[in-house]
Amino acid sequence: MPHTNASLPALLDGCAVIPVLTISHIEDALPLAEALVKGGLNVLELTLRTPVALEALRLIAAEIPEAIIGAGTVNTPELLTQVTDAGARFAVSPGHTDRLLDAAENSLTPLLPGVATASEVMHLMERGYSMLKLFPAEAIGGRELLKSFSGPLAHAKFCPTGGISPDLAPSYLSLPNVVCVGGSWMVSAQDIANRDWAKIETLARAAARF
Ligand SMILES: O=C(O)C(=O)C[C@H](O)[C@H](O)COP(=O)(O)O
Repeated sequence: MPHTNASLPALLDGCAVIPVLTISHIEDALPLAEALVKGGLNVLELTLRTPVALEALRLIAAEIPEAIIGAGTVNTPELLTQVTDAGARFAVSPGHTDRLLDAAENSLTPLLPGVATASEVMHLMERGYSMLKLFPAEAIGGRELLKSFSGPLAHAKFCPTGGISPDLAPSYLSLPNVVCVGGSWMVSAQDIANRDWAKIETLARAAARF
C-alpha cells in the first residue's frame, strides 16, 4: 500500500500556525526551537535553505522531544531520505514532482506537497493526497483563491504559506478548507540575529492563540 500523507492531520492536530524557520547558525537551533515551544507552537518547519539546516534538524529532533519538527524545502527524493534520517516527522515542499511523489509513497515520512493551481490539486488528489500546502499563498490569490477552490475541489484541505502576516492569519484560518497556516513572521532573520528569544516567544504565544 503506497503511503500518502493521511497521517498528517493527526500529527498536526490542534496546530493552527506552523512557524517556518531558516537557521543560519547552528547555535541558534535549540534556543529558537525552545522559545517557540515555550510560546505554544510545537509544530515547526525547518527549511533546508542553509548549510546547517540538516544538522539543526537533527539537533532539534534529538534534544527537544516536545517539538514536532518537520523539514521544508524538501524538493527532491534525495532530500526526503536525508530529512527522514535526520529525524523529521514530516516534510514540506513548495511544489511537487512525480519523482518526489514516488519517493514519498515509499517513505514513512508524510509529505505536505505544494500546489498553486486547480490542476495541481487534482493531480495530488488523484494520487491520494487531500492535505496540501498552498504556496506562495498571498502571491497567487490567497483567501480568494481558497474560496474559489472550495466549490469544485471541496475535499482538498490546505495549509497556505507565503506572505501570511499575523493580521491575515485569522481570516485564513476561518476558511473551512484551511487546516493551518505557515509563516515566518515570528522567527524573523533580525530577531534570530539579535538572539531575542524572549521576543520570539512572545510572538509565538500570540500566534498560538489564533
Ligand atoms: O523553503 C521552503 O520550502 C518554502 O516554501 C518557504 C516557506 O514556505 C515560505 O518562505 C514562508 O513564507 P513567508 O511566511 O512569506 O516567509
